[in-house]
Amino acid sequence: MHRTLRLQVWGTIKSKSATMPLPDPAPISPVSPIIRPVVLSRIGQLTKLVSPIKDQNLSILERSKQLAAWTAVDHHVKPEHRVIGIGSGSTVPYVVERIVQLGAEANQERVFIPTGFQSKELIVSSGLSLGDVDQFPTIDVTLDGADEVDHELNCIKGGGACHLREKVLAEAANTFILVADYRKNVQYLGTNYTPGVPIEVVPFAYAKVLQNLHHTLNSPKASLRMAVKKAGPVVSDNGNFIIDAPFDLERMKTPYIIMAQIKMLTGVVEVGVFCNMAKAAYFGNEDGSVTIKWNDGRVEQVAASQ
Ligand SMILES: O=C[C@H](O)[C@H](O)[C@H](O)COP(=O)(O)O
Repeated sequence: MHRTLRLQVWGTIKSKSATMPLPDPAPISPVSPIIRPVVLSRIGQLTKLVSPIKDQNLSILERSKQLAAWTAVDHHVKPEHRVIGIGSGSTVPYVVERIVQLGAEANQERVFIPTGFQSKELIVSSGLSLGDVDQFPTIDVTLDGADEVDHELNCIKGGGACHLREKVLAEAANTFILVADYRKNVQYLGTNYTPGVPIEVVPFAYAKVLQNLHHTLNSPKASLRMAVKKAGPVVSDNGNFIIDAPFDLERMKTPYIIMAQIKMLTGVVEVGVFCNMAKAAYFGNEDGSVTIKWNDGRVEQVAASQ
């Protein structure tokens, strides 16, 4: 019965999009049979879109995030794209702002996949259609922020504890694009972002993982991330704890090795080091330009989208 309902809704959507239909979603799992048709039924409707950015009186730092985000959207969100991943953090609202500026018609056949609570709220409050990666395990393009990006486009992510879902959406994407301000553009990871590598761990294993980080992986300052407006540790969107593990700069020059060593520790769910995933990273600069680092080593300086 659920299957029939989905096909009816889907048929409506497809009839409105003869040239470029949404890809078929993954088969329905028996776990959430009711939610999916409801979510899908919004796609294809012309909804009034609302920008998430209300105040355009931006500081230089905020403006640089905006320049990076707008330019990346203009370069990588193509008219034919139907499934778009939306990352987390303070730069991503400018991505959504630019997508909203494309207009209701350009977005009516699109579905947007969030990397966590914050981006889900962003998508819904902007009037865009919400989906999930278990419905759409192949994404056309994912745009996401970063805490730091090195010369080979390896990056640290997870300053906001979202890196598990972010990595899933980065892997699911045909194209993964980073957007950030000038402070994140570094030669080697750990240069400006000093709290360490964010590590999501299952709660009952955190003490054991910390012990291993201190003594086996030689990160003596690794610590449990504590909440600011709540007593106790930060809890991720997945109900897990976060450890921040700093490593010396020399070891951060081979981020893949650090990432693999941490991931091997039992109890670790995901490591906030992303290697060989991004196609390009966009950095807004203080002078109003944008630096683009590509995964083939090219570096471009371009005028920002206005
Ligand atoms: O967990 C959070 C994410 O990885 C963010 O994308 C990252 O922390 C960058 O955030 P922001 O754009 O606020 O610097």
